[in-house]
Amino acid sequence: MMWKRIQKSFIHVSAVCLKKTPLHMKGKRAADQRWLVRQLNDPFVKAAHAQHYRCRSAFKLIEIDDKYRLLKPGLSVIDCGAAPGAWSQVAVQRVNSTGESVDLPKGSVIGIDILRISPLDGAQLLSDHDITEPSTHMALERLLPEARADVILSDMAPNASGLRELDHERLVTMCLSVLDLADKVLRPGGSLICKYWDGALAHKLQQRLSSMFQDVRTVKPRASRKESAELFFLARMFKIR
Ligand SMILES: C[S@@+](CC[C@H](N)C(=O)[O-])C[C@H]1O[C@@H](n2cnc3c(N)ncnc32)[C@H](O)[C@@H]1O
Repeated sequence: MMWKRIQKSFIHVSAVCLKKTPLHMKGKRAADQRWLVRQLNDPFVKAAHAQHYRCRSAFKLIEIDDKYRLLKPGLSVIDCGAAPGAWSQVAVQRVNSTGESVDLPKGSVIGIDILRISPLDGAQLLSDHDITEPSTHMALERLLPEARADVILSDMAPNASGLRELDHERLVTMCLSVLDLADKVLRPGGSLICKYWDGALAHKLQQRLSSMFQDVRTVKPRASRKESAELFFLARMFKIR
């Protein structure tokens, strides 16, 4: 009921704004309004709001993890590109599960982002850290229990330039930094989820993953919009190297 009221008033306000906007601004205003209407009608946005997740992307990780069961109590997780923190929320819930058994081990979650991440109970956060910097890898190693991680997550994305190939290449470069990190800290048998935007270099990324992991596949959860080039590599069973 409340949600419907918020929806109606947003649509009303943005429609009024659009009428009063000068012609040269209307393209951007119209795009902003389309985005707003899409957000308001998106079931994952509503579910995120209802379940107190910081954003709808939580449901991408939930769907992948419900199927492949990577996040187990007691595991140690790194979440790259963690802001605003929805994936870290899911990771904390799953590695620190407080289910039926009180004896379940407690895990650890470290979120890192180039932006500021608001504090999150149960997670250690490295705000203002760039994953492509070696100093970030060293800071992560210092925070990890025994300097080892069981799962590495990356939902990172650069600021989109609008040039599809350029954005693809920039994201692949960031993914390669995540793989360098995995080489340093991932435990044999560990797993990795890594977002990429499809494009010419995707097969290179896949080749490198296949040299590191026994099982590599591409997944596209339902919460990932169909029209988006976004895909995820899911890599399991990190090889002993
Ligand atoms: C799609 S958002 C991640 C959303 C997050 N998974 C969640 O559920 O809240 C992508 C994030 O990648 C971060 N990012 C982009 N470049 C980065 C870099 N070089 N190092 C670390 N984080 C980066 C952005 O700041 C942004 O917060």
